[in-house]
Amino acid sequence: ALSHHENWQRQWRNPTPKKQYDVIIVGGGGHGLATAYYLAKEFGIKNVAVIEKGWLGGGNTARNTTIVRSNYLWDESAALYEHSMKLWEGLSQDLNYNVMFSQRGVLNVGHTLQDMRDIQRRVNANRLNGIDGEVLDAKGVQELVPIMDCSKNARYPVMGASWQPRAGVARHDAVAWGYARGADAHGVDILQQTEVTGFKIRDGQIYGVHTNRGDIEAKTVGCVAAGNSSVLAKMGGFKLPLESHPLQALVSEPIKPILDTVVMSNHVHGYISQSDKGDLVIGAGIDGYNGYGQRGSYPTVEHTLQAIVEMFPIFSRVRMNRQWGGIVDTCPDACPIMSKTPVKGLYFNCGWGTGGFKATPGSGHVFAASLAKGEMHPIAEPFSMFRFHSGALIDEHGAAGVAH
Ligand SMILES: Cc1cc2nc3c(=O)[nH]c(=O)nc-3n(C[C@H](O)[C@H](O)[C@H](O)COP(=O)(O)OP(=O)(O)OC[C@H]3O[C@@H](n4cnc5c(N)ncnc54)[C@H](O)[C@@H]3O)c2cc1C
Ligand SMILES: CSCC(=O)[O-]
Repeated sequence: ALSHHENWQRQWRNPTPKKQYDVIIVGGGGHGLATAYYLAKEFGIKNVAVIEKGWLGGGNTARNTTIVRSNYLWDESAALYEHSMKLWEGLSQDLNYNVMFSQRGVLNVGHTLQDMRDIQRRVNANRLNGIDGEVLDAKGVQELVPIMDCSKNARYPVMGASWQPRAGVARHDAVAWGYARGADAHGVDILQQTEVTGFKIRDGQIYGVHTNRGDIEAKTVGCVAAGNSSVLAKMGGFKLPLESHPLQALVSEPIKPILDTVVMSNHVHGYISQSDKGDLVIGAGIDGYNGYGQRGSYPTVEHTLQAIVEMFPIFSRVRMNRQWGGIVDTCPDACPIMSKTPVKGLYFNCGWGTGGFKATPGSGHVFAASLAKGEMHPIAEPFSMFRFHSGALIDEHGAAGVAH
């Protein structure tokens, strides 16, 4: 057997599936890998399999624009995203893997009086929840981002912004790789190129899954499959209020460092940061139709670039390098689902839509605690799938950012 040190040196094994595990995690994205890591490391449940139909981290975790923040409006969301933010702040040390978390701040820009009233309300709510936040006027935004057009003659003049200094960006691949290596070192089996094709359910209790590599048994199954969650729910015999949409992003050719924070504008409808490689990382809204396409389309790219050039005329000559899409699973209230289901032992963690990368550590930690205990963690409880029966929705469309 490898020593603990040797364990940490290698990446991860490619084991043959066992016949039985204590817990199966369906979905080897950031949230699934984080769940497995915390199950093994913090809750002592090591006989765990992560089943991933493609390659680990290849879904939305590989395709997002890496913004990390916790400035959501409602107390329930603040608890969830701030729990995550606190884990981000020690994650590289915990994983012994540099996830390149850069707390360069995030600006959510306001262009109308209503925008500014909403911003004031959200920042006040943040501060009441112990989350950092300031309300800036146009001058304050200009000082932070000298290249942004904050003049009065812009089509949508900047009136101000919310500013969260502890927010920022992280290297998405490194998050998946760090959690995968950590989970593997703690004994978790990561089964790539292995697709769950059905659930084994008897008398309302799950006892395993069917896969393209044979059946695997477990009495606790956590589904963390993002845009494919509706497909899995159907296998379990129930429906989730999810819509899967393509969400697109694009990056420019690398340029000299010119933007050292994150700028998001719901109104003008675009957001931008600059990666450590120098690419401008740009995104906007979901494609209006339901779909499972993971590719770009020119109308969305054109609309997004119009928005970016409206805010940053200086970028009008920069060439774009790559565009892509992911499949985002959006909920009616722009909040996630972390929940038991009508099938005993079957749990879902999904609905993160356009904004779940920032929650990766917190989601994994809270979902692992729920699977370990067999009861939803207090931070997860408000995000039950049954809130759509009771009407206790938590509407975060205002804070969910540009994409919703
Ligand atoms: C273009 C884009 C930009 C975004 N920008 C941001 C951002 O800036 N900030 C932010 O916070 N969020 C952002 N998001 C959202 C964020 O990426 C997601 O919410 C988050 O990454 C979801 O993580 P996950 O692990 O749940 O999903 P994924 O990483 O998609 O993992 C789910 C995995 O499940 C696997 N799977 C599915 N079905 C099966 C099956 N039957 N059997 C086995 N495996 C299966 C898939 O292959 C996939 O690897 C963005 C998303 C996109 C697409
Ligand atoms: C894709 S929008 C990014 C976010 O939610 O901060």
